Amino acid sequence: MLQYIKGYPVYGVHDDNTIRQFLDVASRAEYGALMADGHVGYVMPIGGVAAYKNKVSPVGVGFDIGCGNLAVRLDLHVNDLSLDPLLDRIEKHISFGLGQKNPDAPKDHPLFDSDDWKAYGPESRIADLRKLAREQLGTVGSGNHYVDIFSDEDGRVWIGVHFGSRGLGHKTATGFINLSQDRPWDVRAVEKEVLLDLDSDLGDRYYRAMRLSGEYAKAGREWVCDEVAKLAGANITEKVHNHHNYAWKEKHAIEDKSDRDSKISPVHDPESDNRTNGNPKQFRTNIQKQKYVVIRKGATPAFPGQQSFVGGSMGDPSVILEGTDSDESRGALYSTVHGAGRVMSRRKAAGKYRGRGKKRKQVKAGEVTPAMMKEWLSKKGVKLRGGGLDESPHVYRRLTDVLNYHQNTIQIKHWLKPLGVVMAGPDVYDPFRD
Ligand SMILES: Nc1nc2c(ncn2[C@@H]2O[C@H](COP(=O)(O)O)[C@@H](O)[C@H]2O)c(=O)[nH]1
Ligand SMILES: [Mn+2]
Repeated sequence: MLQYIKGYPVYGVHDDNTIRQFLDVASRAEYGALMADGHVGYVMPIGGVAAYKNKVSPVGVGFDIGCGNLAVRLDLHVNDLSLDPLLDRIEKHISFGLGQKNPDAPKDHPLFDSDDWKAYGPESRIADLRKLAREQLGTVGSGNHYVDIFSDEDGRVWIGVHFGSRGLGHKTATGFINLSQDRPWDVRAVEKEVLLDLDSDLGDRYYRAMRLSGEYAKAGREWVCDEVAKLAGANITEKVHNHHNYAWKEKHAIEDKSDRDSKISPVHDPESDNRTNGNPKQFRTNIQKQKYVVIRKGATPAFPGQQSFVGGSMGDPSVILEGTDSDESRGALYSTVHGAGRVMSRRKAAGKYRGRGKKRKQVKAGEVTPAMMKEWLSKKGVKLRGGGLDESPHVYRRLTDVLNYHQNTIQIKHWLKPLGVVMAGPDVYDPFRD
């Protein structure tokens, strides 16, 4: 279920590049863990969890600050749902990247008056940034950002949405990654880890801007769920929300790194590493909890009793899960997967294309064909609007397999069967997708 590499809990099976990336980040953190849906990311792998003392890594949080999931349950039974008209209305009313603006977005949301806007310096041209944020609030974007309609085991209808902080978060991440490397705010970022002390001016400003981007992402997800509930003519009776790209201030019991390192070989050899090295019980008993900044990039907080919505793929069930307490959960810093995890690159899945919009043409075939994707979805009875071959279920692990690795730290509250999925079309270009 779980192996320990250099004393760090590693769930699931990963390629060596992912493990190498994780150990590299963990070597500069106080502690780390890797979730079973992990894969290579910018500097810090997706599925990575890293704890720091009063420090934050902007590249660790990543470019889509506050990306996350919101699921809401409706007072609607699947027998009373008119799925096709609802999907048509969602596609028409919600912005999936085309134009990247939402004319109906609430311009007066309290987050636009937040003190955290002061975290942005004059170089960020705050007025333009706030204008962009206002225009984009509640836009879903492209890639694997979606609006799903599900039914649970009792036939109750749920809406699930996945997207992040859009242009605001992307510009925030780019700007602060640049400033941390003494580069201008708005040039293309170089993906390099710089740890910012939260007591420094830059660290404090980044943390506040990250928090604002997180609030913004959440407000967008809430707006979309509220609108879709209205389009379905139903009321929301339950909400489950979480970010999965974020830095939280939390308390954990972690043995001092130097004590832990003295018990563990300093050389990582993927072939012969002692993968049971560093049982968490060995270094987590009788330790006082201390404050940490915990970055989860493509990982979900799962404290005991905390619920999360985790997506599978357009053609697999998703879940509502809840964190449980155990030595293993403590060792994972109360974290779990954020999805099933990609196993095939977009290019490998969909092939190579030239041009944009209507001029977009496939010049090299990929491993997933339209027939393969159609067959999977029709077998599972899922209706799709938009979505490209690079989002076919074939490009993801199976969520049930991934969750199995975490079974000692979570329990599944609901299985959500996908009925309809709405995404941007394959030809939609979105500069803020990740
Ligand atoms: N419910 C759905 N889940 C999906 C869909 N497409 C992808 N996914 C899952 O979401 C995570 C998100 O990954 P991220 O790193 O981009 O945040 C991914 O691992 C998939 O398991 C979908 O259409 N519906
Ligand atoms: Mn995400």
